[in-house]
Amino acid sequence: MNQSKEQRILNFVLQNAVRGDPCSVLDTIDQYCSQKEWAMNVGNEKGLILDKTVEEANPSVALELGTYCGYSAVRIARVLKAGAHLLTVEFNPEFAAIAKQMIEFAGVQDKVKLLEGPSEEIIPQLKKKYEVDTVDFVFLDHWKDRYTPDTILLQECNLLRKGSVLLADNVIVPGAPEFLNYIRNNPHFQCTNYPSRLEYMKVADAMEKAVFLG
Ligand SMILES: CCc1ncnc2c1ncn2[C@@H]1O[C@H](/C=C/CNC(=O)c2cc(-c3ccc(F)cc3)cc(O)c2O)[C@@H](O)[C@H]1O
Ligand SMILES: [Mg+2]
Repeated sequence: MNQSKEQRILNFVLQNAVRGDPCSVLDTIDQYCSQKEWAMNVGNEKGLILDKTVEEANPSVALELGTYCGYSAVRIARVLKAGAHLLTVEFNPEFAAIAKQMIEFAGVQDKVKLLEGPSEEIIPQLKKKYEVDTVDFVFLDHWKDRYTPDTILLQECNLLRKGSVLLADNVIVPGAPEFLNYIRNNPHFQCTNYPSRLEYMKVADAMEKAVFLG
């Protein structure tokens, strides 16, 4: 059975990156995906926007929707303060298995909890099953038509507090028009757009930050 692209990315990291060094893992994934096979990691350019947004939010509890190979989970975990945690949600078992190995190789496994399942099932479990009070930061990078329903679900489950920061990838490519319309017209959110480029390509993309006002 020939390997998946995601398995090839993981193998390239295991063979070329430095174990326990998150930056080396990120650089190695970026090298592979810019030179050999494109993949939908947030990448190094939008990754800098992600870094700055996480550092500014300085979260104790961060949530990611759509782990994929674990690139942004490693990226977020490496800038979390001592004692802070990232919960990352992935419903594809093959991607979850790859991300788990990626996170462990990077040495950030103590800061990351990978929750396997669809976000609409996991989000309502966060308080009781995963002992979450509220989330301080959310990175939305899963199916683009899920951004709005999951943002609504987070509010319904009382998981956002005044000042919680949402950051959404790909609001230009592939695009999340209905999410932009929802969040920019919602008086409970203060939005900021961050123009950038699609990972590994000379194509325009952008990220949208939305701060919950309570
Ligand atoms: C059910 C809810 C739910 N619950 C739990 N996990 C879920 C989930 N829905 C999805 N997942 C997982 O998340 C990841 C999907 C991510 C989806 N991302 C893009 O589609 C995307 C595309 C481009 C692009 C593609 C082609 C182009 F030409 C240009 C751009 C660029 C980007 O940065 C992109 O993020 C996978 O691991 C899913 O298994
Ligand atoms: Mg993305």
